[in-house]
Amino acid sequence: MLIQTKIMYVKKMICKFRSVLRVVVLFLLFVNVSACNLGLDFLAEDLLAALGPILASTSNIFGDIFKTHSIEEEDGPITPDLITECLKCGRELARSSKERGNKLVKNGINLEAYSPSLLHFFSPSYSADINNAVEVSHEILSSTKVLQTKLCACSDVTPNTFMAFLENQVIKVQDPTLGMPSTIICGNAKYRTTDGICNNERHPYWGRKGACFTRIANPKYGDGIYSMPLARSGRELPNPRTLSTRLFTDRCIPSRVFTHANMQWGQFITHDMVSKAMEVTDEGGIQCCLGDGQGVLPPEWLNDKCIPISVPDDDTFYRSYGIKCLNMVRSITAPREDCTLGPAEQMNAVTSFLDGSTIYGSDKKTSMKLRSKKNGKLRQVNKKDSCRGFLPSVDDKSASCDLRNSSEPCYVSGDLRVNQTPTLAMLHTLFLREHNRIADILSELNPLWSDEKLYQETRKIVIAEIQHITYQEWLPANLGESYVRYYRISPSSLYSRDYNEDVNPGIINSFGAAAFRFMHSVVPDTIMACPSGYNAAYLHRLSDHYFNPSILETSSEAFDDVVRGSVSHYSAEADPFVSGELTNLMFKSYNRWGLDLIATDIQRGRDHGLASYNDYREICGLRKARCFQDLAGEITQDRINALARLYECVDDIDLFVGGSLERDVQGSIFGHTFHCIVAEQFYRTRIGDRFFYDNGEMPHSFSSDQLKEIKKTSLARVICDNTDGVYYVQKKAFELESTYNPKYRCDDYEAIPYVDLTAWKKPILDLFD
Ligand code: HEM
Ligand SMILES: [Ca+2]
Repeated sequence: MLIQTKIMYVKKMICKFRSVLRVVVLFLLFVNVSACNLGLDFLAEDLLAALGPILASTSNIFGDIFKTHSIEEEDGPITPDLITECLKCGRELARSSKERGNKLVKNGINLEAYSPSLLHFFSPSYSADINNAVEVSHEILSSTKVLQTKLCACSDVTPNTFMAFLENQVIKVQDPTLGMPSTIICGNAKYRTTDGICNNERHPYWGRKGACFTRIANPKYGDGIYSMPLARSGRELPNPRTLSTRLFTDRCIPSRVFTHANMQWGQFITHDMVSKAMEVTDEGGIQCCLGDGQGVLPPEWLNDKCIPISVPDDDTFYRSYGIKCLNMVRSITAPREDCTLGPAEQMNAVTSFLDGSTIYGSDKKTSMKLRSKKNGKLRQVNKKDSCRGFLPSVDDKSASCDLRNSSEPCYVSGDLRVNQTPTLAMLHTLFLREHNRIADILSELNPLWSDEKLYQETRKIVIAEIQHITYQEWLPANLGESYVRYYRISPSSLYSRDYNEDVNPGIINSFGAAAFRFMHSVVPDTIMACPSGYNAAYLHRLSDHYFNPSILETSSEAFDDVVRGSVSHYSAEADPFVSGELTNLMFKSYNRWGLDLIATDIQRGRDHGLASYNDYREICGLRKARCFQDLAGEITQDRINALARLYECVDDIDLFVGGSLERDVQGSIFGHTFHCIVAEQFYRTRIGDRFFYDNGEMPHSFSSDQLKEIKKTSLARVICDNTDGVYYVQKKAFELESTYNPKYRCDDYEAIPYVDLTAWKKPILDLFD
């Protein structure tokens, strides 16, 4: 039956591809690059702009291919020979650009240790499979650019019509180094894979680590392929730092509803679902600014992946430190699944499923390193003065953290960003403990289970808890209960039966690079520690604790103090005010200044070629604005005036900027456009995940007794079960304590229900299933 379905599927695919206008499959294996022989003189300007200054010095190495290749009318503009030549040349251009980047670093253009710019990279080196995919995507982009330039010069294709023209072609670069078999047979596995492959049996690569982000609007690059977008007039878009200071003023208005933990959970699940990574050289991070940021590097020293943010001379903050440039580097790109030529698509470096990848990793190698290989448990570090485990230490602390001395902790977990703030590391630690607590109970219930069986069963329960807390507790609080029900984001009955294998669970580019980043506004400027009894509060400035989680371990009570603080302290209001801790001081380390997260968000949206705010209004069912005043339904007059002063045209408004300025939808922290994108993403993340925890009637489904237990969990319960001295928590830990949401004792199992794992006790024979 299964085989028949697969044969049907293959037949369907063959038909589909036959109907495509033209199929040119080219294998780049063993291409002799020295044969690349392009006369680039006539296209130098355009191509140089897109591919960087490297060509200024190397274009003369290419010969005369374009001149020798005449276009035969009857062949149509694209002939196999032309494609071969473009691909060869694209490969050579990509290679030269890479070599130049490496040379620049060798010549001393590299980032200083402990600089905000280096910390921003998290880990400036990637695994071989990611590096290979990035290289192939560079070849694809350069080849697409060469083809565009050639066609525009020799036929009636214009830069504007090129993309539409290309959509009707299937021109592939099939590179064996990608190592991804084009067909893959997924077994009927009981557990999810670590890298997300085979979650969807018909589209095995959907949602995997290393996939491209998906799009709900066509990309808008300056040249249609990869260059940074421009205003409609052809001029530069407004400076991202200016937009940040003028529109996202430095203020932290305390939320009257949400706790710090609400913000922290948002970042925790972000890191489970999304991770863009930045381009690097073989030697590490890329420097784009002179010295400490005194200006942008001159073109001859600038890596072509640089997109530095200039700081205006009158900047009220950076002026005092002489900072005129903030380092910023393009996100890595990935080949499309079918390796076709076309515009740039960015890569997601983690599994897009909400599958606990922050705890377990998004690849087998990482996940194996994190396991203790005994009784299904994860590695943990035990301390003399605490009964509970802590995350293990990373191999190279100095490369991952900003420590004052080497005895301070710096953790390793499933996600590289774990040390970014102490409260993020706190959530990682709570779930490490939750995993090991559950593994202990399961091994007592089923003493004959192997390490592997215990690990997989425990992981399945922990992932289910993370999904339940997100969909039943966090999303209704942040998106509004009624919306969550209306959009079928949250399942209501015991089992869901709406898994849909046609829904791609990948991350929508505009979700990761714009909409969900709106929650940067809810980050408060302080972290709180509360001693037992909640009768005092110690505040730590966020900017003093980036990449240094040591406040979790300064005493035997320190961890619990930060946990208590996270459910007592407020998060900031969701509004266009953003704390200077993020907009002036992000990752400041020992410096007096740091990076600007909001300017980064705006520049990142452009880097990813996101369509404009106005385009997304239309996609999300609003009227497309023809003038600034048409925004009045969603944006207040003073903000419209500010936008009109900064942007030349209403169509130029960046998605992140316009979406952040909208009034919130009633019951939601987001405005209409971001609400629509965020709701769409969480719908896809649930409906497109075969292993979503409450999917019924699947071979891997929980029994109804088990699922009833899972559905009792809450963040409050996870806190109670995994701390030594937190005795009271409010039932809704994402909301501040109030008369409607009082604190309860952790041993009040009526108020804060307990997940009873006896439903996992199995007859001995089940050992072999
Ligand atoms: C202290 C708190 C936070 C800090 C310091 C922080 C910092 C950052 C940084 C440095 C980036 C990468 C910027 C870039 O290069 O493009 C980023 C990306 C992002 N942040 Fe945050 N963030 C925080 C909290 C949050 C929260 C609460 C949310 C959402 C609920 C969030 C959502 C995102 C998203 C969706 C991305 C894109 C992820 C990616 O593609 O890699 N962040 N954040
Ligand atoms: Ca994931």
